[in-house]
Amino acid sequence: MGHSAAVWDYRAATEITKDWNGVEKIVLRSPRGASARVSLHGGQVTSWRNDQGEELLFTSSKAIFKPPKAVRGGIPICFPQFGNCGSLEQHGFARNKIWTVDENPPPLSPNDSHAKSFIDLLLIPSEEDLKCWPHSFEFRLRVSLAADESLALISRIRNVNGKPFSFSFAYHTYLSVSDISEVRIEGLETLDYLDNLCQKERFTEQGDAITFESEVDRVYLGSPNVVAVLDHERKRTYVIRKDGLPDVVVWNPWEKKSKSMVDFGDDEYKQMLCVDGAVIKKPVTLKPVVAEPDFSIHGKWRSAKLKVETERDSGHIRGTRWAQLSTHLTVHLRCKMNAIIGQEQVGFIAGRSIIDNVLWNGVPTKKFRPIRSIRQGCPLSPYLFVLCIEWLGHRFHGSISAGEWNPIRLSRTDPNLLHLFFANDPVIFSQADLFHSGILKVFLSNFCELSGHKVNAQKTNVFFSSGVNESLRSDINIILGFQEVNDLCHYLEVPLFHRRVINSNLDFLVKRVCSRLSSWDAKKLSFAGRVTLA
Ligand SMILES: O=P(O)(O)OC[C@H]1O[C@@H](O)[C@H](O)[C@@H](O)[C@@H]1O
Repeated sequence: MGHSAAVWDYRAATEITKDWNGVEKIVLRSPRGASARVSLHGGQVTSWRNDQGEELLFTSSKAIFKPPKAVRGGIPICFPQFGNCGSLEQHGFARNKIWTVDENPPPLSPNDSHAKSFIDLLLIPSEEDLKCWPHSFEFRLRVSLAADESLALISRIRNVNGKPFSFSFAYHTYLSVSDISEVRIEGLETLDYLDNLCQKERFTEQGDAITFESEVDRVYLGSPNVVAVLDHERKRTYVIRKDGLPDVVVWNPWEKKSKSMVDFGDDEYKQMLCVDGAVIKKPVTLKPVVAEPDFSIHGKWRSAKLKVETERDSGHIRGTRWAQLSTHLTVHLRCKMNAIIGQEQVGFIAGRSIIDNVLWNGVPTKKFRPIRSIRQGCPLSPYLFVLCIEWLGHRFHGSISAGEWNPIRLSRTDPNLLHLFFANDPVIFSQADLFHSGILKVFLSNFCELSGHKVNAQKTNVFFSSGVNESLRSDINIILGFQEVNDLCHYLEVPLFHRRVINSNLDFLVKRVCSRLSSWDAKKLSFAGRVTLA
């Protein structure tokens, strides 16, 4: 039986033991039975189990657990070099070294410790490391497991050298999947990537979502901070949140390469997928600091399980085509955008406000200062918004057709209840579970990335129906980050009813119509008008 998060002793939930090589490993446990195992060998997370005891990370049955060889699976840390793009050994040396438990780590934000079992590790270079990479550093790693079974890794790197140094980095995350052919990644579509299988040549992702049918070894550049990996067969979604990690590595060795790796089973490529938050294209340059570390990167993994069976229907083809069409248009418009829209224009470049400079037939106009706010005053603004929000609608419809989203219905014969969109006032209906909340968050985040809009978290409310229990509500609120309300009040001035509607609820409408009618002069109406009115 699970324990309540409020009375759970998070300190006692962290246990240090030794593996069969005598290397210390730390087990973190959550109140509801999730666990994570971290080894001092490589500072590597080697296991992460959910509340049901299911393993979420892949480890090869042929993995070699003997330092200095890195273990094939879990989450190896690639530092200070990713891959072979430098003078060091592949993926740097951090994953091969023995780390220590950091007894006195500099404090992190209270959110990173509250209601979590965690461990702090430390890596300091040895004499031998300094010979091949002459930079003194302190690498602090916090691994934590929250009550909602999510796993978080925070890396803090400090330069204690006299000179600046540069490094690349990745959380090389081996996710366990049912069957690679049933998996898709969402959040990377339309991005540029470097293809390691084509001498790091740069391409643009054309697919609607990333699926797998052969070897893949890519570095996606400038990715959104939320990426989802959907495993259709297991009905499981991994939601990867990252911060300070602009790139995402996607790797599956497929059949031929698997056979060439001694620590990997010939068929094991079917059960794994690496999706790594990383900093590769533009390495981080770290100046020496005296007090606080100036580089910190966060990664958070959440696994949500879909509890409801999904169906595929004949709408699948149409949904997929719609999605492909919009992706295609986006990819092609993207390259033309800079020629059409000035860098100073708002709405398309995040964080900028419009002050001047519009391209007219490719030539910048004279500078001007708008006297009305562009969003509220510009007659074009609502149309642009409607075009953008259409994308979100298609995203939902496409995902129903693809069997990723299970819409709700009020009764068996009613149509799907998905969303109400009126200008900038959307209402979205969803099942109250972690899976749908994770997907919704990804959709909203993709929408913001593509359109340049932001969701105003303070003005966005979540309403739960009465059957949703407290703990699920709180998990969903953590995922969505919006506020829970007991009443959604009005939509376009019409009150929204949350319980069974009875006649008297609509009295206000009758009164309003009566009062309008009382001001009319019935005598002046034609016979046909009176009949219509009646
Ligand atoms: O065998 P290693 O060193 O653990 O690397 C495995 C793979 O790691 C991936 O991250 C790289 O993109 C691949 O190129 C590499 O083959």
